[in-house]
Amino acid sequence: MESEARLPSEALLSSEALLSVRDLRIAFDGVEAVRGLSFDVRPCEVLAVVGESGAGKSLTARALLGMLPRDAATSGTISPDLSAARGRRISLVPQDALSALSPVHPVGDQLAAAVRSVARVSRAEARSRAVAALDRVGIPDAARRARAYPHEYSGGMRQRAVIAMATVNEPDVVVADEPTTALDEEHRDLVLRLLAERREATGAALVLVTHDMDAVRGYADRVLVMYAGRLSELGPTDEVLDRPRAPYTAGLLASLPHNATPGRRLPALRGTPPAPGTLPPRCAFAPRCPIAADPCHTAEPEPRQAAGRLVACHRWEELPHPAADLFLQERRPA
Ligand SMILES: Nc1ncnc2c1ncn2[C@@H]1O[C@H](COP(=O)(O)OP(=O)(O)OP(=O)(O)O)[C@@H](O)[C@H]1O
Repeated sequence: MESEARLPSEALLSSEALLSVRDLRIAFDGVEAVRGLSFDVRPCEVLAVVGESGAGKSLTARALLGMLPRDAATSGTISPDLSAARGRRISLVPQDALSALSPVHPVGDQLAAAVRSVARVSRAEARSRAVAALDRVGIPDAARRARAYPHEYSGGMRQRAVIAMATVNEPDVVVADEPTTALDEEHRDLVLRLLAERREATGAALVLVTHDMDAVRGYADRVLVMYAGRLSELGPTDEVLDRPRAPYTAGLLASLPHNATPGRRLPALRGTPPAPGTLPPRCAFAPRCPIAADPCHTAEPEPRQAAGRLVACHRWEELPHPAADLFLQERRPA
Protein backbone atom coordinates (compact mmCIF):
# COMPACT_ATOMS: atom_id res chain seq x y z
CA MET A 1 0.00 0.00 0.00
CA GLU A 2 1.36 3.39 -0.94
CA SER A 3 1.58 6.18 1.56
CA GLU A 4 -1.20 8.70 1.65
CA ALA A 5 -1.79 11.64 3.92
CA ARG A 6 -4.91 13.69 4.03
CA LEU A 7 -3.90 17.32 4.26
CA PRO A 8 -5.83 20.33 5.38
CA SER A 9 -5.87 22.92 2.62
CA GLU A 10 -3.36 25.20 4.38
CA ALA A 11 -0.82 22.40 4.29
CA LEU A 12 -0.89 22.67 0.52
CA LEU A 13 0.78 26.05 0.89
CA SER A 14 4.30 25.98 -0.37
CA SER A 15 7.00 28.30 0.87
CA GLU A 16 8.39 28.49 -2.63
CA ALA A 17 5.17 29.72 -4.19
CA LEU A 18 5.25 32.76 -6.43
CA LEU A 19 1.46 32.78 -6.55
CA SER A 20 -0.86 30.94 -4.18
CA VAL A 21 -4.44 30.23 -5.13
CA ARG A 22 -6.62 29.05 -2.25
CA ASP A 23 -10.20 27.83 -2.40
CA LEU A 24 -10.91 29.81 -5.56
CA ARG A 25 -14.59 29.82 -6.44
CA ILE A 26 -16.06 31.52 -9.49
CA ALA A 27 -19.81 31.59 -9.97
CA PHE A 28 -22.29 33.01 -12.45
CA ASP A 29 -25.87 33.54 -11.27
CA GLY A 30 -25.13 31.47 -8.19
CA VAL A 31 -23.78 28.53 -10.19
CA GLU A 32 -20.16 27.68 -9.48
CA ALA A 33 -17.96 26.99 -12.49
CA VAL A 34 -14.76 26.86 -10.42
CA ARG A 35 -15.41 25.09 -7.12
CA GLY A 36 -12.74 25.46 -4.50
CA LEU A 37 -9.47 25.27 -6.38
CA SER A 38 -6.12 25.51 -4.58
CA PHE A 39 -2.71 25.42 -6.22
CA ASP A 40 0.59 27.28 -6.35
CA VAL A 41 2.57 28.71 -9.20
CA ARG A 42 6.27 28.36 -8.45
CA PRO A 43 8.97 30.76 -9.60
CA CYS A 44 10.26 30.08 -13.11
CA GLU A 45 8.13 26.98 -13.65
CA VAL A 46 5.90 26.06 -16.55
CA LEU A 47 2.58 24.95 -15.08
CA ALA A 48 0.21 23.43 -17.63
CA VAL A 49 -3.52 23.49 -16.94
CA VAL A 50 -5.45 20.79 -18.78
CA GLY A 51 -8.91 19.26 -18.79
CA GLU A 52 -11.90 18.97 -21.05
CA SER A 53 -13.84 21.94 -22.31
CA GLY A 54 -15.75 23.65 -19.50
CA ALA A 55 -13.43 22.43 -16.73
CA GLY A 56 -12.76 26.02 -15.66
CA LYS A 57 -9.25 26.41 -17.05
CA SER A 58 -9.74 29.79 -18.72
CA LEU A 59 -11.69 31.21 -15.80
CA THR A 60 -8.87 30.19 -13.47
CA ALA A 61 -6.26 31.74 -15.77
CA ARG A 62 -8.26 34.94 -16.04
CA ALA A 63 -8.73 35.10 -12.29
CA LEU A 64 -4.93 35.25 -11.92
CA LEU A 65 -4.93 38.28 -14.20
CA GLY A 66 -7.98 39.93 -12.64
CA MET A 67 -9.71 39.65 -16.00
CA LEU A 68 -12.91 37.79 -15.12
CA PRO A 69 -16.24 38.84 -16.65
CA ARG A 70 -18.02 41.53 -14.64
CA ASP A 71 -20.86 39.21 -13.67
CA ALA A 72 -18.54 36.62 -12.14
CA ALA A 73 -18.80 36.29 -8.35
CA THR A 74 -15.54 35.13 -6.81
CA SER A 75 -14.30 34.01 -3.42
CA GLY A 76 -11.08 32.55 -2.13
CA THR A 77 -7.65 34.13 -2.34
CA ILE A 78 -4.97 34.66 -4.92
CA SER A 79 -1.86 35.98 -3.26
CA PRO A 80 -0.14 38.11 -4.06
CA ASP A 81 -2.82 39.78 -6.14
CA LEU A 82 -0.90 40.76 -9.25
CA SER A 83 -3.92 41.99 -11.17
CA ALA A 84 -3.15 45.64 -10.37
CA ALA A 85 0.29 45.08 -11.87
CA ARG A 86 -1.02 43.55 -15.08
CA GLY A 87 1.44 44.18 -17.89
CA ARG A 88 4.29 44.60 -15.44
CA ARG A 89 4.27 41.58 -13.11
CA ILE A 90 1.73 39.39 -14.89
CA SER A 91 0.74 39.31 -18.54
CA LEU A 92 -1.47 37.40 -20.94
CA VAL A 93 -0.79 35.65 -24.22
CA PRO A 94 -4.31 35.14 -25.58
CA GLN A 95 -5.51 32.52 -28.02
CA ASP A 96 -6.08 34.98 -30.81
CA ALA A 97 -3.04 37.09 -31.67
CA LEU A 98 -5.10 39.62 -33.58
CA SER A 99 -7.28 40.40 -30.58
CA ALA A 100 -4.17 41.21 -28.56
CA LEU A 101 -3.01 43.90 -30.97
CA SER A 102 -4.82 47.09 -31.87
CA PRO A 103 -5.33 47.35 -35.63
CA VAL A 104 -4.98 51.13 -35.62
CA HIS A 105 -1.49 51.57 -34.18
CA PRO A 106 1.87 50.39 -35.46
CA VAL A 107 3.16 47.37 -33.57
CA GLY A 108 6.21 49.21 -32.25
CA ASP A 109 4.04 52.02 -30.86
CA GLN A 110 1.93 49.45 -29.00
CA LEU A 111 4.99 47.85 -27.48
CA ALA A 112 6.47 51.22 -26.56
CA ALA A 113 3.18 52.20 -24.92
CA ALA A 114 3.27 48.95 -22.95
CA VAL A 115 6.77 49.83 -21.76
CA ARG A 116 5.80 53.37 -20.79
CA SER A 117 2.71 52.14 -18.96
CA VAL A 118 4.95 50.52 -16.36
CA ALA A 119 8.29 52.34 -16.53
CA ARG A 120 9.18 56.04 -16.42
CA VAL A 121 11.35 56.10 -19.49
CA SER A 122 11.68 58.48 -22.40
CA ARG A 123 9.84 57.85 -25.65
CA ALA A 124 13.17 57.06 -27.29
CA GLU A 125 14.06 54.51 -24.61
CA ALA A 126 10.61 52.89 -24.80
CA ARG A 127 10.98 52.73 -28.56
CA SER A 128 14.36 51.12 -28.32
CA ARG A 129 13.08 48.52 -25.81
CA ALA A 130 10.16 47.82 -28.16
CA VAL A 131 12.46 47.24 -31.11
CA ALA A 132 14.76 45.06 -28.98
CA ALA A 133 11.74 43.00 -27.87
CA LEU A 134 10.68 42.46 -31.50
CA ASP A 135 14.23 41.54 -32.39
CA ARG A 136 14.41 39.01 -29.54
CA VAL A 137 11.37 37.14 -30.80
CA GLY A 138 12.96 36.84 -34.22
CA ILE A 139 11.25 39.58 -36.20
CA PRO A 140 13.71 40.44 -38.96
CA ASP A 141 14.60 44.09 -39.50
CA ALA A 142 12.79 44.91 -36.26
CA ALA A 143 13.37 48.68 -36.37
CA ARG A 144 11.57 48.95 -39.71
CA ARG A 145 8.88 46.38 -38.88
CA ALA A 146 8.10 48.23 -35.64
CA ARG A 147 6.58 50.95 -37.81
CA ALA A 148 4.20 48.51 -39.55
CA TYR A 149 0.60 47.79 -38.52
CA PRO A 150 -0.54 44.33 -37.39
CA HIS A 151 -2.32 43.68 -40.70
CA GLU A 152 1.01 44.14 -42.47
CA TYR A 153 2.50 41.28 -40.44
CA SER A 154 2.23 37.63 -41.46
CA GLY A 155 0.39 35.32 -39.06
CA GLY A 156 3.68 34.02 -37.66
CA MET A 157 5.02 37.52 -37.13
CA ARG A 158 1.86 38.54 -35.32
CA GLN A 159 2.28 35.59 -32.98
CA ARG A 160 5.83 36.69 -32.33
CA ALA A 161 4.72 40.27 -31.69
CA VAL A 162 2.13 39.11 -29.13
CA ILE A 163 4.80 37.17 -27.26
CA ALA A 164 7.06 40.24 -27.42
CA MET A 165 4.20 42.28 -25.96
CA ALA A 166 3.59 39.80 -23.13
CA THR A 167 7.26 39.62 -22.17
CA VAL A 168 8.60 43.12 -22.93
CA ASN A 169 8.29 44.20 -19.29
CA GLU A 170 9.77 40.96 -17.97
CA PRO A 171 6.80 39.96 -15.82
CA ASP A 172 7.01 37.37 -13.02
CA VAL A 173 4.16 35.37 -14.52
CA VAL A 174 3.01 34.91 -18.12
CA VAL A 175 -0.42 33.35 -18.55
CA ALA A 176 -0.92 31.77 -21.98
CA ASP A 177 -4.56 30.84 -22.55
CA GLU A 178 -4.65 28.20 -25.29
CA PRO A 179 -2.04 30.11 -27.28
CA THR A 180 -1.83 27.47 -29.99
CA THR A 181 -5.40 26.27 -30.42
CA ALA A 182 -6.12 28.30 -33.55
CA LEU A 183 -2.74 27.62 -35.15
CA ASP A 184 -1.36 25.20 -37.71
CA GLU A 185 1.45 22.91 -36.67
CA GLU A 186 4.26 25.17 -37.81
CA HIS A 187 2.97 28.19 -35.91
CA ARG A 188 2.08 26.05 -32.93
CA ASP A 189 5.68 24.93 -32.55
CA LEU A 190 6.93 28.46 -33.10
CA VAL A 191 4.73 29.89 -30.36
CA LEU A 192 5.62 27.19 -27.86
CA ARG A 193 9.33 27.46 -28.58
CA LEU A 194 9.29 31.23 -28.31
CA LEU A 195 7.24 31.20 -25.14
CA ALA A 196 9.63 28.71 -23.58
CA GLU A 197 12.66 30.69 -24.73
CA ARG A 198 11.40 34.07 -23.53
CA ARG A 199 10.22 32.51 -20.27
CA GLU A 200 13.65 31.08 -19.68
CA ALA A 201 15.43 34.30 -20.63
CA THR A 202 13.32 36.43 -18.29
CA GLY A 203 12.93 33.89 -15.47
CA ALA A 204 9.14 34.22 -15.59
CA ALA A 205 6.75 31.47 -14.58
CA LEU A 206 4.43 30.36 -17.36
CA VAL A 207 0.87 29.18 -16.76
CA LEU A 208 -0.04 27.35 -19.95
CA VAL A 209 -3.72 26.53 -20.48
CA THR A 210 -3.86 23.95 -23.22
CA HIS A 211 -5.57 20.94 -24.74
CA ASP A 212 -2.29 19.90 -26.33
CA MET A 213 -0.73 17.04 -24.36
CA ASP A 214 2.37 17.10 -26.56
CA ALA A 215 2.92 20.69 -25.47
CA VAL A 216 2.45 19.63 -21.86
CA ARG A 217 4.95 16.82 -22.24
CA GLY A 218 7.42 19.02 -24.09
CA TYR A 219 7.29 22.17 -22.03
CA ALA A 220 5.59 21.84 -18.65
CA ASP A 221 7.34 21.15 -15.35
CA ARG A 222 4.06 20.42 -13.60
CA VAL A 223 0.54 19.80 -14.76
CA LEU A 224 -2.76 20.70 -13.11
CA VAL A 225 -5.58 18.47 -14.35
CA MET A 226 -8.99 20.04 -13.82
CA TYR A 227 -12.38 18.41 -13.92
CA ALA A 228 -15.74 20.13 -13.38
CA GLY A 229 -14.18 23.19 -11.78
CA ARG A 230 -11.93 21.30 -9.39
CA LEU A 231 -8.45 19.88 -9.10
CA SER A 232 -8.35 16.29 -10.24
CA GLU A 233 -4.57 15.81 -10.14
CA LEU A 234 -1.53 18.08 -9.81
CA GLY A 235 2.07 17.00 -9.98
CA PRO A 236 5.30 16.76 -11.93
CA THR A 237 4.54 16.36 -15.64
CA ASP A 238 6.40 13.14 -16.30
CA GLU A 239 5.01 11.44 -13.22
CA VAL A 240 1.43 12.47 -13.92
CA LEU A 241 1.58 11.62 -17.63
CA ASP A 242 3.55 8.39 -17.24
CA ARG A 243 1.55 7.10 -14.31
CA PRO A 244 -1.65 9.01 -13.70
CA ARG A 245 -3.27 8.35 -10.34
CA ALA A 246 -6.61 10.03 -10.92
CA PRO A 247 -8.90 7.94 -13.15
CA TYR A 248 -9.88 11.14 -14.96
CA THR A 249 -6.27 11.85 -15.94
CA ALA A 250 -5.88 8.23 -17.04
CA GLY A 251 -8.97 8.44 -19.23
CA LEU A 252 -7.94 11.76 -20.71
CA LEU A 253 -4.55 10.33 -21.66
CA ALA A 254 -5.89 6.97 -22.83
CA SER A 255 -8.23 8.65 -25.27
CA LEU A 256 -5.47 10.57 -27.06
CA PRO A 257 -5.31 9.27 -30.64
CA HIS A 258 -1.58 8.61 -30.56
CA ASN A 259 -1.99 6.27 -27.60
CA ALA A 260 -4.02 3.92 -29.78
CA THR A 261 -2.61 0.45 -30.34
CA PRO A 262 -2.98 -0.57 -34.01
CA GLY A 263 -5.76 -3.09 -34.52
CA ARG A 264 -7.37 -2.38 -31.14
CA ARG A 265 -10.33 -0.29 -30.35
CA LEU A 266 -9.46 3.22 -29.28
CA PRO A 267 -9.97 3.81 -25.56
CA ALA A 268 -12.37 6.64 -24.97
CA LEU A 269 -13.67 8.71 -22.12
CA ARG A 270 -17.34 7.96 -22.42
CA GLY A 271 -19.88 10.66 -21.69
CA THR A 272 -19.40 14.36 -21.11
CA PRO A 273 -18.45 16.45 -18.10
CA PRO A 274 -21.39 17.58 -15.94
CA ALA A 275 -22.78 21.04 -16.55
CA PRO A 276 -22.11 23.49 -13.71
CA GLY A 277 -25.05 23.59 -11.30
CA THR A 278 -26.04 19.98 -11.86
CA LEU A 279 -23.66 18.45 -9.38
CA PRO A 280 -24.98 16.17 -6.66
CA PRO A 281 -22.76 15.63 -3.59
CA ARG A 282 -20.49 12.97 -5.06
CA CYS A 283 -17.34 12.75 -7.15
CA ALA A 284 -18.20 14.70 -10.30
CA PHE A 285 -16.36 12.11 -12.39
CA ALA A 286 -18.10 9.08 -10.82
CA PRO A 287 -20.69 8.59 -13.60
CA ARG A 288 -17.85 8.24 -16.15
CA CYS A 289 -15.33 6.47 -13.93
CA PRO A 290 -14.59 2.78 -14.51
CA ILE A 291 -13.49 2.21 -10.91
CA ALA A 292 -16.15 4.24 -9.07
CA ALA A 293 -17.53 2.50 -5.96
CA ASP A 294 -19.46 3.39 -2.83
CA PRO A 295 -17.68 6.46 -1.49
CA CYS A 296 -17.53 8.03 -4.94
CA HIS A 297 -21.31 8.27 -5.12
CA THR A 298 -21.79 9.94 -1.77
CA ALA A 299 -18.90 12.36 -1.18
CA GLU A 300 -16.76 14.59 -3.34
CA PRO A 301 -13.08 13.71 -2.83
CA GLU A 302 -10.74 16.43 -1.58
CA PRO A 303 -7.21 16.67 -2.99
CA ARG A 304 -4.79 14.51 -1.00
CA GLN A 305 -1.06 14.17 -1.13
CA ALA A 306 -0.42 10.81 -2.79
CA ALA A 307 2.41 9.31 -4.80
CA GLY A 308 4.28 12.60 -5.02
CA ARG A 309 1.38 14.70 -6.22
CA LEU A 310 -2.10 15.86 -5.28
CA VAL A 311 -4.93 13.56 -6.28
CA ALA A 312 -8.64 14.06 -5.71
CA CYS A 313 -9.91 10.50 -5.88
CA HIS A 314 -11.29 8.17 -3.19
CA ARG A 315 -9.93 5.16 -5.02
CA TRP A 316 -6.63 6.27 -6.52
CA GLU A 317 -4.88 3.23 -5.09
CA GLU A 318 -7.23 0.91 -7.01
CA LEU A 319 -6.29 2.43 -10.39
CA PRO A 320 -4.28 -0.17 -12.33
CA HIS A 321 -1.26 0.74 -14.40
CA PRO A 322 -1.50 1.01 -17.32
CA ALA A 323 -5.14 2.05 -17.14
CA ALA A 324 -6.05 2.43 -20.82
CA ASP A 325 -7.82 -0.95 -20.96
CA LEU A 326 -10.26 0.21 -18.33
CA PHE A 327 -11.55 2.73 -20.78
CA LEU A 328 -11.66 0.14 -23.59
CA GLN A 329 -13.73 -2.24 -21.50
CA GLU A 330 -16.01 0.55 -20.50
CA ARG A 331 -17.14 0.90 -24.11
CA ARG A 332 -18.27 -2.70 -24.51
CA PRO A 333 -21.98 -3.28 -24.19
CA ALA A 334 -22.90 -4.64 -20.74
N1 LIG B 1 -19.21 34.60 -18.88
C1 LIG B 1 -19.76 33.46 -18.41
N2 LIG B 1 -21.05 33.41 -18.02
C2 LIG B 1 -21.61 32.28 -17.55
N3 LIG B 1 -20.92 31.11 -17.43
C3 LIG B 1 -19.65 31.10 -17.81
C4 LIG B 1 -18.99 32.27 -18.33
N4 LIG B 1 -17.71 31.94 -18.62
C5 LIG B 1 -17.57 30.64 -18.31
N5 LIG B 1 -18.72 30.14 -17.81
C6 LIG B 1 -18.96 28.75 -17.33
O1 LIG B 1 -17.78 28.28 -16.77
C7 LIG B 1 -17.42 27.02 -17.33
C8 LIG B 1 -15.92 26.97 -17.41
O2 LIG B 1 -15.49 27.90 -18.39
P1 LIG B 1 -13.97 27.99 -18.88
O3 LIG B 1 -13.95 28.93 -20.04
O4 LIG B 1 -13.09 28.31 -17.74
O5 LIG B 1 -13.71 26.50 -19.37
P2 LIG B 1 -12.40 25.90 -20.04
O6 LIG B 1 -11.96 24.76 -19.20
O7 LIG B 1 -11.40 26.99 -20.28
O8 LIG B 1 -12.99 25.34 -21.40
P3 LIG B 1 -12.37 25.44 -22.88
O9 LIG B 1 -11.29 24.42 -22.93
O10 LIG B 1 -13.53 25.09 -23.76
O11 LIG B 1 -11.89 26.86 -23.07
C9 LIG B 1 -18.12 26.98 -18.68
O12 LIG B 1 -18.51 25.69 -19.02
C10 LIG B 1 -19.34 27.82 -18.44
O13 LIG B 1 -20.36 26.97 -17.94
